[in-house]
Amino acid sequence: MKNGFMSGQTSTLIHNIGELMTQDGEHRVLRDAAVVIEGERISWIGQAADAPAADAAVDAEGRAVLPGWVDSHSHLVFAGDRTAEFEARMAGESYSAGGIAVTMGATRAAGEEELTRLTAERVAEAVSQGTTYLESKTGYGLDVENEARSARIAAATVDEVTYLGAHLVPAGVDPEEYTDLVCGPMLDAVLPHVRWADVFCERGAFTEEQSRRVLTAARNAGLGLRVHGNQLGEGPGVQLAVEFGAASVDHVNYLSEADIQALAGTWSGWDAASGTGLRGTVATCLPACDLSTRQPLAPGRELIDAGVQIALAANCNPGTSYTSSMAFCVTTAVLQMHLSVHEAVRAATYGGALALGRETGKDADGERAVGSIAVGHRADLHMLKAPSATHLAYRPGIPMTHAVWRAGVRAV
Ligand SMILES: N=CN[C@@H](CCC(=O)O)C(=O)O
Ligand SMILES: [Zn+2]
Repeated sequence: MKNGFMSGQTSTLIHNIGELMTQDGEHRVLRDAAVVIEGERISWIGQAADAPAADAAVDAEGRAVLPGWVDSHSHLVFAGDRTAEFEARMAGESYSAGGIAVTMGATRAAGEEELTRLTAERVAEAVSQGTTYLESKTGYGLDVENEARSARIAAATVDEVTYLGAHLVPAGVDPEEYTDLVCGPMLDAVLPHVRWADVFCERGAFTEEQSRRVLTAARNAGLGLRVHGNQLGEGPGVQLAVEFGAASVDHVNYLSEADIQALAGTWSGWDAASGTGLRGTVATCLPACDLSTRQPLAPGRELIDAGVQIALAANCNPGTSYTSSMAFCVTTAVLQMHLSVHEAVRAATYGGALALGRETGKDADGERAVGSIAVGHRADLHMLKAPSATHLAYRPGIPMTHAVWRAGVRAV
């Protein structure tokens, strides 16, 4: 045995870390730190001076290391773009759900190989910027065959797949009949490929009653639930998410005091300090989307202060947020949503993991925790071109990714 490790897997020591922001149960931020990766898991963290020997070593040269970003909300399976719609919006038009139909047309027209390539390219773009765990929704197929195809492609390219047949009622289809389809044959067709279901509960998309039917059918099929809610105005999305015990409600731009209190209530059995207890409904804020649609930024500060666990996600999609930059979201959360750097990084790592039910694991194959740096967790690490995470906000717009490990494998 040439090092301190027993498993026979190759180990890598990353040492001389200027700032190690663990986002672990103790919320530790270590200076002069080191991490050891063994296979796909983290096997040791601590002060660099105490580090054990390993098969290989990487000198961080004083750079900061964070957990890889966990992007818990994206729509990556699509073809075409919506530049014209974006330009019109910048000229004063407001966003409406109807633009989804343009992407539906382009997506249906694309071949399977092309759609797979486009999706994989978007995943690669995200990873190159430090994202190591990624969710994607379906939602641009909107018939049985094309939703099943999108779910299949997503399952082959991302970590978590969400069924979003309830994204828009296609033109010429009766809304109630379409909702029946979403709750029946379409759900059956995607089921082998997905872990989650979502519904766009908003004016111009799905009503409260239709959303309720979709969530009930998905829950009965054994799927975890998520909701797009309160994006374009106050509405029933948040309350529905709470009522159904959804893992996350996303967008949350227009919240009443009752909405915030309802979300906070879901976390009353949760010990935020240790990250144990009963999980509630995460409020997922999407600041890049808010800016691109000229909506008010989600009230992340107020949500945290009320005791709600929040996540930050990029919401990469061609309509409202054509970026996979989690760093941009963190920067915006600090500069404009008044989160501290630690809170913003936490929401973009641990918060995303919480929104996907992956913040804990059994330290076994396929069941490793993501979103924080602790022994036994998946070795998803993001080394910055800077000595501290503060530089993400201090130097806005500057590419900050120096190196990335995804499940122990060097990706950048
Ligand atoms: N709001 C609903 N769905 C997407 C946008 C879809 C689109 O416009 O293509 C979102 O999360 O922002
Ligand atoms: Zn979305």
